[in-house]
Amino acid sequence: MREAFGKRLADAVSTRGPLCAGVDPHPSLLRDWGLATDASGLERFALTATEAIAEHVAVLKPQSAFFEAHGAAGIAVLQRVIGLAGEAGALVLLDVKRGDIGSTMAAYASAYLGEGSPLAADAITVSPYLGFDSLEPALRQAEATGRGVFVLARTSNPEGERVQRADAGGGRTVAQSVIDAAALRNAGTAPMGHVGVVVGATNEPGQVELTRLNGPILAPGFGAQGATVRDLPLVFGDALPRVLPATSRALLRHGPDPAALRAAVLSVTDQLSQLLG
Ligand SMILES: O=C(O)c1cc(=O)[nH]c(=O)n1[C@@H]1O[C@H](COP(=O)(O)O)[C@@H](O)[C@H]1O
Repeated sequence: MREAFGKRLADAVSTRGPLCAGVDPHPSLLRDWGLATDASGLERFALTATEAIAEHVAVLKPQSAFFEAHGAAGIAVLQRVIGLAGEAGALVLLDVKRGDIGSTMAAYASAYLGEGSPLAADAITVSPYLGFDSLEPALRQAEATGRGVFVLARTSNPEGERVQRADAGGGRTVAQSVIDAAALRNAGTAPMGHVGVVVGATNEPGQVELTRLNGPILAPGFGAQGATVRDLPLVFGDALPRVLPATSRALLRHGPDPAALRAAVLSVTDQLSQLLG
């Protein structure tokens, strides 16, 4: 039985730093790398990126959509990425952003967090907009198998503002109510719980209160979407030690040379370690 996700993540971050490297095989990146935009190009791209990057980061985040676009062949590549990244010692956060009624959520939980499932990762992204409680099967399955979930709270895209900053009652925004529900699940765990949240690094400071979360914070939006390493302390304040800054295109555009990919990862890791002291 593997250790709890919070412990595994804390250990990985303490040895490798907090960077979460995204593997997002955009067709435009495949073209930039001189590859065909078909399943063979996807395979070369995703395996090259994973082999170059995974051994240097705490978390590797493949974005499922770009694999799904190639049907069964793409899913087979995703499965290999999950396996290779695990062998390289990275935790795999599969970005699938699932969310459904509880009975269907249980099937997603088996697919992505179930022991022995071909696509099981260390954690997945989930969407709480069918109600936080509809995520229960995934939260339970993750806890039972030493895995984690990252719940969308205040996302990095400008379109998220209207729904996520809406008043959820009691003076809280919808985003804050998601964070508070995650905090309840993580209460009493050490070094932290298995329910993370997603808060984009592109957000203005002060929109959400994260100090009671006791869980990891995935912070995409840094790199191609405009946020910088310097923004992280402003946006996350005291919660910074729990932040996993995530970036995809800004790293991947350094390929296809594995040495250049590695150098890009190590340079960001270095900037983050200077920031975190
Ligand atoms: O859950 C995510 O990872 C995510 C949440 C969010 O709020 N914003 C966001 O950009 N993402 C994902 O993070 C990645 C960002 O990619 P880059 O903009 O290329 O760094 C993509 O895979 C997005 O789907």
